[in-house]
Amino acid sequence: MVEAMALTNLSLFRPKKTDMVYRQRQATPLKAPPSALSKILSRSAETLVATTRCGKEIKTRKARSTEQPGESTVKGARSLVLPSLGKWGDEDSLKSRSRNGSGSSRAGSVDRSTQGSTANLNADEDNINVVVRVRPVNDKERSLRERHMLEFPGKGQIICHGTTPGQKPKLFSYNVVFEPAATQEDVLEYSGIKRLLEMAVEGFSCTAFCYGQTGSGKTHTLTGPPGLVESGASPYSEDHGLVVRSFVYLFQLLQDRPDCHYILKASFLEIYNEKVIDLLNPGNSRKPLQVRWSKESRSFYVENLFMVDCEQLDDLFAVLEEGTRNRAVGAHAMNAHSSRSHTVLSVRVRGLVREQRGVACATHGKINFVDLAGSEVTKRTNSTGKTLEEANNINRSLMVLGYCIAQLSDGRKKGHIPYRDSKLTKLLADSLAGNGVTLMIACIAPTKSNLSETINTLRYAARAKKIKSKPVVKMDARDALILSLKREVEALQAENHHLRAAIHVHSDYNVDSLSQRNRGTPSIETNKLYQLPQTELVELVQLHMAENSALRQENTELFVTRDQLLRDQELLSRENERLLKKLEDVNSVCTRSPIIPARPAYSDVGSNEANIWTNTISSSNSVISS
Ligand SMILES: Nc1ncnc2c1ncn2[C@@H]1O[C@H](COP(=O)(O)OP(=O)(O)OP(=O)(O)O)[C@@H](O)[C@H]1O
Repeated sequence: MVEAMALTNLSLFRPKKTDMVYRQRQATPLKAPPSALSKILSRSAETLVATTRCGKEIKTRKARSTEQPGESTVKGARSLVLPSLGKWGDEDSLKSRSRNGSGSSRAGSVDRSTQGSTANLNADEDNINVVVRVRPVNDKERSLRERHMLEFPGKGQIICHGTTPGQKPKLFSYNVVFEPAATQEDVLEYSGIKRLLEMAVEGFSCTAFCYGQTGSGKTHTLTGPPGLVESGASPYSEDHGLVVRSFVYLFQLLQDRPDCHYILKASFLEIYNEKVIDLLNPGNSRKPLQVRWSKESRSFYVENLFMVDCEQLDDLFAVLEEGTRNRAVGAHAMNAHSSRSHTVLSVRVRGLVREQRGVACATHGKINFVDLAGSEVTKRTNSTGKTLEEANNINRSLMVLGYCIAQLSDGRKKGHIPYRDSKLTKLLADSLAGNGVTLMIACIAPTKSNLSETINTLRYAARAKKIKSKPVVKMDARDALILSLKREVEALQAENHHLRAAIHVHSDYNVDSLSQRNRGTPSIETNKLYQLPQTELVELVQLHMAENSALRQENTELFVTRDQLLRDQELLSRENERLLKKLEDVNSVCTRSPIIPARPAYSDVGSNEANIWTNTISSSNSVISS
């Protein structure tokens, strides 16, 4: 069973015949050269110039404002036609072999029937998606015969058993729990990362971050076992973590949209001892970069961060490889390859053409992979000197992150969130409570010696699950303006149609000015928007605005007409009632008369001829004559 799973997992990395990137990859040696990044930079003079130009462009842009000046946000999913996205793998638990002890359990499988959704894209607010990954028992713990303290009852739940007999077990629930036998492929499939990548392509700002104590498997989950990425291992290796797998999936997504043009740029930084270091361009002195606040986008950004154009999948791998090689790693008693810094690998996805209601737009999506350094109990890690200083900085920034999460998750408190207290929280602010979409992967160890840290992590994760964010799509200001005007035109047109139908006004009303006006506004062809000169764009916006105000005017007139008609209708029905009352009186006089015995049949409920008075005199003639 496990073998079969492994083979299925491999299929993700198997080259497809139609996949150009894969074919190119096949043609190049699988082992990357020592510095793969330098390979990108020197691939051709043209690329070098483009990359350099791009680097400068970013610097000047950032001096003026923030990451994407002139960007505008368009309210989340309602405003955009999103692809049919997968749902969060809600309430799923990956069953491990150890769970029921029967060798035939579904190791690394998922019960698809229970896959549900907690996150509704059509809602204004989304909760942060929180999944938990439990690492397997390691050699040291095995040799010490440490007790396994966790139980997995399914439905995204974890039970932590107490260390003493009388202690009550603690129950936690999350969106998904990956038990120790879950594979890297399972994490890609069921963590919700695919949804994040799809949203990044759509223009959302997305973040996946791993949190947990030191040695709990954060780096393993994101990039695989120590040394794998730096060794230039084949991208088809089944050990690769979420980052490489996400890159592959991202390229698949982009290739599935040949009508759109995308530009990818990647950056990689670390926060080491409260200093931001560019991992793609650290320099000999590892000069720290400044984190600044942008008034325009109302978010923090890193000034002069190096960006690399990534035209191919290989370029993304190279960025990962180069950054991983430059990041600070150290050894301590609990992890021989412990990350001594928090890292943020960002891939910006700029969509140059995408059609929204006949308008071509540019979107600015982003996916961040954040590998947090692990929280440390320095007594257990035996940290001293440099490692101790690192541990203190790591713990301090994680503590600030904890405060922020606690404040954000408490819906009643609307007070100050201390983002500014650490570089980490400044850079994660937008992901935690802004307009982004966030996936938190809480990593834990299953054994007794780690129990108190495990419970801390699970509490942290449970709190994070309560945080709500409001995802919005980032796009160019002019595109957003045109799109919103278009949308307004459509809404007004719909209102106009409705009003016309309600008051039975047909094409003769105002010489059907609506359709004439529509003809006045040119429909914008895909691809053309970017080629339009500024003056034509201004003209286009003015046309839309004119159409909007004309529609508004027409709608106001229609509303007035409708109100007048409603008033007339009211008067008529009152008159009607008065007449009916009169008829009732006449009828009662007539029924009292011995000459006319029958009752008139007006207001005959259920009759198709309701409110039509029928003179019964003729029908009672026979009675009279008799
Ligand atoms: N799910 C897993 N399957 C197999 N091995 C794992 C798993 N998770 C972690 N490991 C192994 O455990 C060791 C520690 O993991 P890792 O370095 O990823 O921890 P970490 O949480 O990133 O620690 P730190 O915060 O100190 O950097 C590594 O050798 C890693 O390969």
